[in-house]
Amino acid sequence: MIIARDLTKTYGSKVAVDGVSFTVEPGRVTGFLGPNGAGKSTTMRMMIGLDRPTSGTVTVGGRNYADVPAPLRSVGALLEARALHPGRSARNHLRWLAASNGIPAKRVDEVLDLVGLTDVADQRVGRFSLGMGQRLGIAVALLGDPPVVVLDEPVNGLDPEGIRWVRNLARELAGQGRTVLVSSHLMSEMALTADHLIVIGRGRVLADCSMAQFITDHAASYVRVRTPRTAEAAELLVRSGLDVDRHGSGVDVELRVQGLDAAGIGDLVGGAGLHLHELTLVQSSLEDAFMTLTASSVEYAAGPVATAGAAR
Ligand SMILES: Nc1ncnc2c1ncn2[C@@H]1O[C@H](COP(=O)(O)OP(=O)(O)OP(=O)(O)O)[C@@H](O)[C@H]1O
Repeated sequence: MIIARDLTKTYGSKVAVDGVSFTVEPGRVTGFLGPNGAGKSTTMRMMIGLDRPTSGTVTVGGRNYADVPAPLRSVGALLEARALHPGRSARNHLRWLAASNGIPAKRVDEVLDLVGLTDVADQRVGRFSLGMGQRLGIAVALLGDPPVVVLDEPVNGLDPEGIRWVRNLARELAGQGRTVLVSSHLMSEMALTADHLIVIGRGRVLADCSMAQFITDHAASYVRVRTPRTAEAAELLVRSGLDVDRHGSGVDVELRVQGLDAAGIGDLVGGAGLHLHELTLVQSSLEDAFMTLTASSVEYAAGPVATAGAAR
């Protein structure tokens, strides 16, 4: 597992990571989320010894990365584009890494196959597309068959098939009992991939909980009620102590009701003899929950987009 304790990194006066503590457990995919500049990459870099903490510690499998005898066999990482020798082939790049880490050469062909690069293994990596480079980076991460895998934006540059492949791979690695930490900006993808979430904003941990808990805590849900007798239904529901918001107008009018489940609301409205045309539980997405939680910790927020209608 990965354990961070009071981990802090400053660059001059900039506090990139501000006393974060968390544990990344084996056997599940942990999503690492945060707005741009939140400190995700810096934290991941410290995990694998590419940056030194200003204070605090982060250990992988109980050791500091610097003390790990065979790093590629202990933790595999895909971080921002690695320094690849552009003239070297993918196969030779992996062979060189395998030899310098005491990994048998046959593992090179296994990982090439695993990431789908066998057919281009002898091409120079300088000619690789972004997606092929990502696949090669993942091959490097898996070369030492490590128990801990850290992937920073692994789906960056991948097409839909590649994105699905990374999702399945991450889940398979976790299913084998490995510790898997994945960062991504693609919330819809993260919702399908991660079991657990660590969310950071401005260098601090904002949430550390299961995906389901995160959505329950931070995503709004309401029951959409449509009835031809909107005003009467609204009055009845308010009288029953529920929160009721009216949205839209004319035939598109709906009530958004909070405070009772759909069945209870249906019983109330139907019991009063009012016809129901719709009764739907609307749950907001991981993206909505993430935006709600991190709204105040966005470093580079854009203003609202001016539209022609806004001036009217
Ligand atoms: N080498 C560096 N020197 C100075 N500041 C840095 C350095 N590396 C990161 N930072 C700053 O530290 C903060 C955290 O950056 P980091 O790259 O870890 O964030 P991130 O969450 O990975 O962001 P993104 O989602 O944009 O990749 C940012 O404000 C960034 O500008």
